[in-house]
Amino acid sequence: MSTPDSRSVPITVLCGFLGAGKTTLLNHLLTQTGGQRVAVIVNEFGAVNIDASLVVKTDEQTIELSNGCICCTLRGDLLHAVDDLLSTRDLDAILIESTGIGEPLPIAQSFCLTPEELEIEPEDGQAPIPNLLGRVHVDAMITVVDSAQFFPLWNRQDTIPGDDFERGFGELLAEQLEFADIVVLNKLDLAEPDDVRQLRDLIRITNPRARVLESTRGVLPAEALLNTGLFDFDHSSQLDAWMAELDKEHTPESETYGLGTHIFRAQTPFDPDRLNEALTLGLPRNVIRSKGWVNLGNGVATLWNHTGRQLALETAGEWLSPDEAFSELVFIGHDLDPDALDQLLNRALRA
Ligand SMILES: Nc1nc2c(ncn2[C@@H]2O[C@H](COP(=O)(O)OP(=O)(O)OP(=O)(O)O)[C@@H](O)[C@H]2O)c(=O)[nH]1
Repeated sequence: MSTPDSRSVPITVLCGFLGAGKTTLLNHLLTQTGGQRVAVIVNEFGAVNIDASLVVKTDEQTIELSNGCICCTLRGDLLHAVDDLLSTRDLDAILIESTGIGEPLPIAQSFCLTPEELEIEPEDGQAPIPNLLGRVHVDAMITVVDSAQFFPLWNRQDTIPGDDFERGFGELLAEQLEFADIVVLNKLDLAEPDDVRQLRDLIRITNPRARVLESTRGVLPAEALLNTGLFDFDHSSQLDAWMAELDKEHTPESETYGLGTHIFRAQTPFDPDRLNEALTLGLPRNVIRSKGWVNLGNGVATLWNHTGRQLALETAGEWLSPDEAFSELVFIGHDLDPDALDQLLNRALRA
């Protein structure tokens, strides 16, 4: 982990689905900042009452970015807002609350790459996008989870209403869970203990380096969340990291409390029609998450990303050579039947 410049201001980013408790946690944190000079940037999506400007200073320490998402359309505005803060005051920390549908990875990237690398162009009349490298650094990406609503949302079959990218609920929740340095399992007062245990298992398997905290109404000591130095860009949610961690952490089924894992590997390509056929009935219900590469024999590496009741197959570039093409899928679920899963998939391979 690289050590940030001592003058560089730490940024803590709060992500988490709509209503998970981000604002509640943020407010609780702000009661504990003592004499520290903390600025807050809140990204409200679809807020009305905001006039022409996308950036509104609501009080001394808060800036609101509205009508867009800081992980996509408002990335330039986010960098400008932070630049303005740095040039007008001495700060000890910046806290950013993302919208509920914000993805953590692109937000973190905004502070780890130059504007050229980010390929963000200023809008008409806007000043050039500032380079903040060395002036700020991400201290931690925090995901707040509504522990009572997590699995019902995870298992929804529809896509998030109004989402420009038509992402499924599970896809976004997985992204938020897997790209986090700290996960706060909030609304503990409303959650079933079994759901909390299952959430802990899911995080332990898919994001083993995350610090997991439990809370009701975001009541947590600031020390556990601020100035942690936990962020490490190299440990992103990239598939390789996910698989590597999984290989490392793999424990035999019998030793795992709730969720177990199974890895399917094949060199023979899948037959797209057979695969389609095999999947028409869906994956066994006890599989709650699976991810990996599939080789459809077409020279293209295809990413398999399944959460709850949704499976997305996406092309993700070409194999370096046809010999390197392979399929490797990691399944996570309860009481997995490895033979049944292998049979289901083996039947879909080319004859
Ligand atoms: N019972 C219970 N309610 C909570 C808890 N944490 C937050 N809430 C309530 O849940 C609702 C949503 O909390 P917020 O903090 O606004 O959630 P948010 O993530 O900021 O929501 P968005 O900004 O809409 O994405 C509020 O009514 C909170 O008072 C908790 O631990 N238990």
